[in-house]
Amino acid sequence: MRTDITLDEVARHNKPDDIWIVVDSQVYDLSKFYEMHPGGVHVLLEVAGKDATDEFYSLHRHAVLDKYKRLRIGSIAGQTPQVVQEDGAISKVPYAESSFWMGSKSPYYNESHVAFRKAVRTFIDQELRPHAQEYEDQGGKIDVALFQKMGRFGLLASRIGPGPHLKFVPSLPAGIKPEQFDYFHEQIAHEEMSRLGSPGFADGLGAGFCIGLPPLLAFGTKDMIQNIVPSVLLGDKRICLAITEPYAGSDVANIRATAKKTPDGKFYIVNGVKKWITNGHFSDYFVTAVRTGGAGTSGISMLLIPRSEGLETKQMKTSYSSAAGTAYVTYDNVKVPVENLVGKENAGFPVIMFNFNHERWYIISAMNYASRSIVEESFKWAVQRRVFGKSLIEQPVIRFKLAKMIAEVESISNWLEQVTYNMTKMTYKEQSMHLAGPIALLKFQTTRVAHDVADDAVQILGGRAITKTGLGSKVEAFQRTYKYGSILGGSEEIMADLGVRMAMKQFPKNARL
Ligand code: HEM
Repeated sequence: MRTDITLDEVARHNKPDDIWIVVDSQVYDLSKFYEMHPGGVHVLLEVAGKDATDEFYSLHRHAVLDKYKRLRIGSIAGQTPQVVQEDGAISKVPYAESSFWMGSKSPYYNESHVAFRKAVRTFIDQELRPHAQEYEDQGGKIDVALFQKMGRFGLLASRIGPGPHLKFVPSLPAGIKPEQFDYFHEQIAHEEMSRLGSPGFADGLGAGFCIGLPPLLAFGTKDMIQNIVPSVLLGDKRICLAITEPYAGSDVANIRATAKKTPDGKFYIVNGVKKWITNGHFSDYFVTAVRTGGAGTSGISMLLIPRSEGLETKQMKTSYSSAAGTAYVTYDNVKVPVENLVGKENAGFPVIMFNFNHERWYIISAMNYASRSIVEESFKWAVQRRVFGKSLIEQPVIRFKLAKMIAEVESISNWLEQVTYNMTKMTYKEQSMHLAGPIALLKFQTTRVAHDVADDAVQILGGRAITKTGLGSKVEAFQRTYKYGSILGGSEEIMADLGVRMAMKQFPKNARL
């Protein structure tokens, strides 16, 4: 690769079939590429032989240069690239990271969290990001090799909290010891996955797992923990949680799928349907809520159902990528050994409730970092975009929008860290008692903020934000999918209501104005 190219030399390559351009000090030979250029031939001819850095960055994401690095032939003598995007790097764009990571003091984080985020981000940049856009656009089943890489790296195990399961994997990111691992590490793992900016692909890589495996860890039999849990944590097998039905979403108490015992008492025969089951289309195991008793909450049981005869999954066409494997699941006389009961018969409702706080907290962690990455996208664009003779950021109306986005996202981060801290100090049972209300309200607020962020970001990026490829692709994906967070794990309205109902339980009887 040459390092002695001069601008004069570049200037001589300025005709069709002989086009060199400079982008950020690097020289690209587009002679063979220009007829394939998605933006057309003419735009390239206009800048042939010139430094086209400004033109390039006003029309493309930096990632285009990585993808087409084969066109690079060298660099301008004495110049080095100014735009550097290193794998695993923490962003320097103000508010692109939560405050501790931007240099602020924090009582919550230590060196292990810093090393953990760095290791996870580097892994994601190197192993997952290169596949993200293709899966996001084209959908399809995610290669099991990616799950296995995540599993062996310890990233899957890191997404379901501290606990004995961490010992089932060879190591954790950055060599963190299982006994060092806390909910802040887990929060970071969720944040980093959502930062990918490819929501369907990111959810495909474990949203079902994050809610499907915890019930087995807490209520599963020894056999399940020894024989099934490790294969899922290592990424060899996939699991999902199957509760929601066409008839019952947030109204879990009214599920209709049934499990009837065979006369010999050895099996359950399961019949029914489940809908919107994330990762269901490619899962090997379905942790399924079924009705084994009468109406209401006291007639529900949880069963671990392997993909087997009578269980079928159909890919659902939702707003986001089919890479998430969102499925319609049908159970047609599926024979399940009674040993596959998770917890006790007719005591499935507490199993479902047990994990809801963790699920909601996980959604908050992921959703708010996704919102934050949209703040970063909007900020970068506002600074680099020139319109009416000045950059967008010089317009007060744009600064106001950014101010609102930043302030809202920062508030969520601070409340979230405070909740996470409390989680590190409480047992799971205490968390349910003391944190269910705050987590519900925080989830409600997080998805309201995501709504505002999506709205403002679309206005800042304009047409790019409604275009699936190119500069606005991340904002486009966000504005199309942020609503998932306001429905999954309990709708926004139910969260708000629960938060206030929980507060009412603490309301002093003698409080008066
Ligand atoms: C290394 C050099 C370049 C490569 C590899 C490249 C590649 C691409 C690619 C892959 C796209 C599709 C959209 C996207 O993914 O962002 C695109 C679009 C485009 N490119 Fe380039 N390009 C290069 C340089 C340039 C330059 C120097 C200009 C203009 C002066 C230009 C103008 C355009 C235009 C106008 C579009 C369409 C943008 C739109 O749809 O809004 N390209 N280019």
